[in-house]
Amino acid sequence: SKLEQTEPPTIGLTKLFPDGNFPEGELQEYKDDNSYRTNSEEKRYDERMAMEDPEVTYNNIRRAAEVHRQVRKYARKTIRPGMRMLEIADLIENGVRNLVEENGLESGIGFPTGLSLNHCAAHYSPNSGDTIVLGEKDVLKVDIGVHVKGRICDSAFTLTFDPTYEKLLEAVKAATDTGVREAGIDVRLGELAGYIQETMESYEVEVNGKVLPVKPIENLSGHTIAPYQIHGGKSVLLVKNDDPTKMEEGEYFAIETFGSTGRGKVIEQGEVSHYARKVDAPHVPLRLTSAKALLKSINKNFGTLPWCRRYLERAGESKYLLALNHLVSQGIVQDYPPLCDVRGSMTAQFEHTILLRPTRKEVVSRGDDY
Ligand SMILES: COc1ccc(Cn2nnc3c2[C@](C)(O)CC[C@@H]3OC(=O)NC(C)C)cc1
Ligand SMILES: [Co+2]
Repeated sequence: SKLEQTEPPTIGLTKLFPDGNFPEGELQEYKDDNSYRTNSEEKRYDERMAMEDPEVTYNNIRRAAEVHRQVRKYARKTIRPGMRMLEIADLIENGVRNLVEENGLESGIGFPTGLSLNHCAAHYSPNSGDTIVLGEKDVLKVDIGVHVKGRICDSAFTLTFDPTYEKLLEAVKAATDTGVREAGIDVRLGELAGYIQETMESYEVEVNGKVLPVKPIENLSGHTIAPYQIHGGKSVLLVKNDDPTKMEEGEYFAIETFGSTGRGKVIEQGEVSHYARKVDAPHVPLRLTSAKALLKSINKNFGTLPWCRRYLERAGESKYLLALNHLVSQGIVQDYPPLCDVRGSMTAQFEHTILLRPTRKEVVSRGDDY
């Protein structure tokens, strides 16, 4: 008999997929004709075979994506107004840890569970002691990361419990799907941003009798994803620009768009929860013994993966704030404060991870929900 996932989800996916093959995501043809790619295709074939076998890598991120789909399915039906943000974070993180069969740096949570509310668009996750309760009228961005061998599946959706902002969510979902559809090998990032902006700005939302234009958030972006690095260096902005940088074969992209009824611009605001050790952290001699010990713990538990204060505590750290702030001031750890538009505005997010495979695009995080 076929083993079925429990509810809440607890069964590791290697048990549900005993043959070790995980389902492919949605396949999309590249828009341009592939003719000119055939000869260069041959050249690339040799390069490709020299690299790590892509099928192995694809299978790792497909396993992460299946974990993502099963956890978010349970989250979408369970998250309700009246729940504390800490409760929601635990619900999601317990699900991810169980299904991905968390194992050191081999597999686990890809980055802190984003639960940004209302005018805040990104980089908020509850710290211990957080008393915020989800409200009926809130607009909640759920950004979940799952990794297998450092291959991070980064996908996000927005939840509401009241119809007021339905058009905002529709605008952002459509803009993200435009971004996914228009992405491709040799597509220029500045051009892709223009397509995303065009879709986003074709929507408006009526709030209390007032018609508001949906604005793309100009200083947020999608990004390349590299092994154990959530931001691989390329950014897909959400407003047209003249960045000639091209998307390249073999790259993994988080295509995420953010819409807002406010200024369409976020600033850093509120208590920090998100951190990550810099990939190129300087080797500065640390005078503070507690900072030396904390850095050791960070390297052991997270490497260059993003983490949050709760994950430090779960790893056994306490009274770490002074040492942590020292690591930040020394440029070894980067802090990522919550990114918020103006109070009273509402923001929404939808995000998929796509693989630019040699002959087709794979929307690896696609599900029947979004
Ligand atoms: C420390 O934990 C994290 C978790 C995820 C990310 C991934 N990311 N990298 N940049 C961004 C993101 C988010 C979280 O997707 C939200 C949008 C944000 O865009 C942005 O700032 N763009 C400017 C460079 C123009 C980064 C750190
Ligand atoms: Co994300």
